[in-house]
Amino acid sequence: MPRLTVAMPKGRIFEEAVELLRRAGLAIPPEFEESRKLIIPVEEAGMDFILAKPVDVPTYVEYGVADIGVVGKDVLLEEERDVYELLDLKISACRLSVAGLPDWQPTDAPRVATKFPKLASRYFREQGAQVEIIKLNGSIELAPLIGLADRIVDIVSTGQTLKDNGLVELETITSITSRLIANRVSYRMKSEAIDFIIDKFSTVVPKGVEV
Ligand SMILES: Nc1ncnc2c1ncn2[C@@H]1O[C@H](COP(=O)(O)OP(=O)(O)OP(=O)(O)O)[C@@H](O)[C@H]1O
Ligand SMILES: O=P(O)(O)OC[C@H]1O[C@H](OP(=O)(O)OP(=O)(O)O)[C@H](O)[C@@H]1O
Repeated sequence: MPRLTVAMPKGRIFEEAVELLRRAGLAIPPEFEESRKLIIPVEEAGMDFILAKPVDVPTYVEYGVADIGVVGKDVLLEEERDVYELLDLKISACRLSVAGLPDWQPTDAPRVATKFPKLASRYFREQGAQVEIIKLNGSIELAPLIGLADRIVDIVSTGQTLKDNGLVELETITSITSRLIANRVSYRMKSEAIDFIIDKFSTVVPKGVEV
């Protein structure tokens, strides 16, 4: 079978994704998590893993330097890269929500701070609401506290960050889990190897409603 290059997200998703690979029966060695190397060949699995920043995974896959990758649905919705979404891996579950201060009063064009400007614009446009989007790169919850924005669009998992900052979740935009994605050409040229991986994952991903 042809060798596959797999783009793995560093950070939050990484450990759960590695655990899933192992449960799927792929021989991922213990050194995998310990090294600072960014390209890790795993001969037993016939794969080369590249460790990327989560937001960049769809870019590596779209350009074909990785055949497949693991990425959060939030990133897929924001980046709008031309890739195939093959499987809901049902790991790293969270949700994307609108939040704000509890006493927030509607204004004509509220300012919305977010790491996800395209996704947030689309959401409010579909709601028929006119908003001004302010792109931030982290600590999004800070924006309404210091008057930069009226609302935020951000990831909520335990809800602790919102609670600790006196914010409330107003609307859930969508549920988020990590997905297996593929480059369009790789999916045709290396279909046997990619289908093999999908089958392996399918045996360990819990069945249930796709989100
Ligand atoms: N509580 C959470 N907060 C943020 N992302 C989460 C959470 N739970 C699961 N995720 C998933 O993890 C991904 C983000 O992972 P991570 O925080 O490692 O990346 P990042 O946002 O690039 O981090 P940073 O910019 O802080 O380095 C998201 O795309 C999402 O799918
Ligand atoms: O509901 P919770 O379990 O509290 O998780 C949600 C928080 O986690 C993420 O932030 P992250 O830790 O990635 O920090 P940053 O975006 O501010 O860099 C996200 O942007 C929320 O702030």
